Amino acid sequence: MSDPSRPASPIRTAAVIPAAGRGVRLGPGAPKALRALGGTPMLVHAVRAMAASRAVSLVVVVAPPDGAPEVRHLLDEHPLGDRTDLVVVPGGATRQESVRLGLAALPEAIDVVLVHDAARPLVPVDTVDAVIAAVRAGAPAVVPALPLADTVKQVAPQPQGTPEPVVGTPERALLRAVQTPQGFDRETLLKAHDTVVEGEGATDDAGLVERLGQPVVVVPGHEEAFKVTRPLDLVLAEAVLARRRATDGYV
Ligand SMILES: Nc1ccn([C@@H]2O[C@H](COP(=O)(O)OP(=O)(O)OP(=O)(O)O)[C@@H](O)[C@H]2O)c(=O)n1
Ligand SMILES: C[C@](O)(CO)[C@H](O)COP(=O)(O)O
Repeated sequence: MSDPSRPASPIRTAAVIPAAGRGVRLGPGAPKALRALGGTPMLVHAVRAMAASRAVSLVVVVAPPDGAPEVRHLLDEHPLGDRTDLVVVPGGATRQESVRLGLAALPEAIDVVLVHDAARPLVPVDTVDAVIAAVRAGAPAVVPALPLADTVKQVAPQPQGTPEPVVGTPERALLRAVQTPQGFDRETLLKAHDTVVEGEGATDDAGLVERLGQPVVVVPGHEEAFKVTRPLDLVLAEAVLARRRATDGYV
C-alpha cells in the first residue's frame, strides 16, 4: 500500500493511459473507456488506480480521436487532488499509435513511464508500486504478469470455418499472461516506439522494447488487473468493485 505520510519521490513518474479504443468485443455502446463500471466510467477508475500511487505525479489520458474535450470534461468532474496533474490528448487508430501520441505529451522531467490500459480499471496500487519499484531499481522495462490456468496451443491459421490444425504446445510453466501497467525507463520506451517498423507492431509496449534487444522483466501481476474485453469481464468487474466497496470503502 502507498504510504500517505511518505513525501513524493524526486524521480518523476508519469502514467500514460491509452483509452481511445472502441471496445468492439464488449458489444455496441459508447467507447469502452467511457462505459460505466459501478456507475462511474471505467476510465475514471483507471485514472484513480494510477493516481493512487504516490510516485505518480502526472497522468496522460489518450482519448478517442474525436473525444478529447468530452473526456477532459468528464475527468474534471472527478478531480484527482493536488498531487497528480492530468493531461488529455486525442488518440489514434491503434493502441500503439495512441500510446505514441500519449508519450509525445510527456514533459522532459519525467524519468519513469507507466503505460496502463483504461480497460484494466481495477489494478491494485500494490501492483502499480511494484512495477515502479522494479524500474527504479534499474530494469529498463517491467511487466506485471500471471501464470496461465489454461494450456495454450499454437495453430496454423485457416480460412474462417475450417478447423485449425495444432502445430505445437508451448510449455505452460514458462508462459505468463501479461497485464498493465507496464513500466519503463523513459528513454528506452521512446526509443522502442521510435524504431517501430511499419506493419511490425507489437500487442504491448514491452514487445517493442524486446525488439530493441533490451531486457524486459516480469513482476507478479494481480487477478484484479484483468482486462475488461468481453461482456463477461464486465460482470466480473462489477462483482470485484461491489466487494471492494463493501469491504474497503472503495469509491
Ligand atoms: N486505437 C486504440 C485502441 C485501443 N486503445 C486502448 O488500448 C487499451 C487496450 O485495448 P483493448 O482492450 O483491445 O480495447 P479496444 O481496442 O477498445 O477493444 P476492441 O479490440 O474490443 O475494440 C484500451 O484501454 C483501449 O482504449 C487505444 O487507446 N487506442
Ligand atoms: C497491453 C495488453 O493489455 C497486455 O496484455 C494487451 O496486449 C492489449 O491487447 P489488445 O489487443 O489491445 O486487447
